[in-house]
Amino acid sequence: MSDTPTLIDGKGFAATLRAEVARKAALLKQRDSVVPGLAVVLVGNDPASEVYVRNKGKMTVEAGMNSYEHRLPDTTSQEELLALVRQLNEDPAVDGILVQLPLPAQIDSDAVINAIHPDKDVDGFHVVNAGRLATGLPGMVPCTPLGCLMLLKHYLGNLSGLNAVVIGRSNIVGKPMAQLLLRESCTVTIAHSRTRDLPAVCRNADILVAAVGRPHMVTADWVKPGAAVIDVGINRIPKEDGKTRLVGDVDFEDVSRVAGAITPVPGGVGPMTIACLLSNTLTAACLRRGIAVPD
Ligand SMILES: Nc1nc(=O)c2c([nH]1)NC[C@@H]1CN(c3ccc(C(=O)N[C@@H](CCC(=O)O)C(=O)O)cc3)C=[N+]21
Repeated sequence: MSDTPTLIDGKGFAATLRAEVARKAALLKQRDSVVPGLAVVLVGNDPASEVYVRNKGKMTVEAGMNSYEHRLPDTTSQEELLALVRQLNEDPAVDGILVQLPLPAQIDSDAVINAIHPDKDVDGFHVVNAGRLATGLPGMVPCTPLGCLMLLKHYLGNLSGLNAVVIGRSNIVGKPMAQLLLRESCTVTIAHSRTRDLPAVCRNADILVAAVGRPHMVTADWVKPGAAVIDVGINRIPKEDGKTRLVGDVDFEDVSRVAGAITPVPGGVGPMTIACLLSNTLTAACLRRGIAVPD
């Protein structure tokens, strides 16, 4: 394809979704006197994580919900973090709990994630929520894959029967993304570092989702003409002037020559992740009380 692809505007779509969450939060307050609360826990002071946590807090408040930030030093022990998670599990004002990853080396992330009450697990990382997703039960769905799916459905409509290739097999993006695409009746392939002839596998994809964390890995020769390409990568690479630049796993300029639709970085999947987090928090607040999500 020689004409320019559709630019998938994650930033704009996310703003619409956040406005929708804000509207529903207002209805919930009016109807049930409920204000959903999101607790975000940050261990250590990684500058990138600081930015995300601040953004999440700001957008939570803008959506008319309560934000509770907990900052712990990078020397925090696993037991101390587990104690905070248990306290948040018990706190009736807290509907959603997010423990920012990655955690310092002395802490077992799985143990912490699985200590969160599954119904407050707005990241959808708890093994119970992973199991619910895999078996078709309702539950909390991980924000990044959920955001990707919303973009795909918005731009492509029905996904049934399409070939989807997900590059990356993490529990937080690759596997849940594959489950969601399967639920939409795609034919799903999960590719990874051991996949043989990865470019050939990718060229089969009507939908290509890159979630590996390798800057500019996906090039035009990996992409079927007209395919929808979703770039989950958030890679900070150094610039000549000493600052950093944010790039995806997809070589945007190159792939734009062949793709039918493509997400940019920044302004693609990242903003959708936060919007879905707010949406999950609203859903958690309603489900926990056995009340309907306002429409
Ligand atoms: N428990 C947990 N849940 C997470 O969801 C989680 C996490 N830990 N740890 C870190 C990653 C990363 N993440 C992003 C969210 C938004 C943007 C985002 O909005 N990015 C903007 C740009 C922001 C910038 O300029 O740095 C964009 O792509 O346009 C990026 C990355 C959530 N994460």
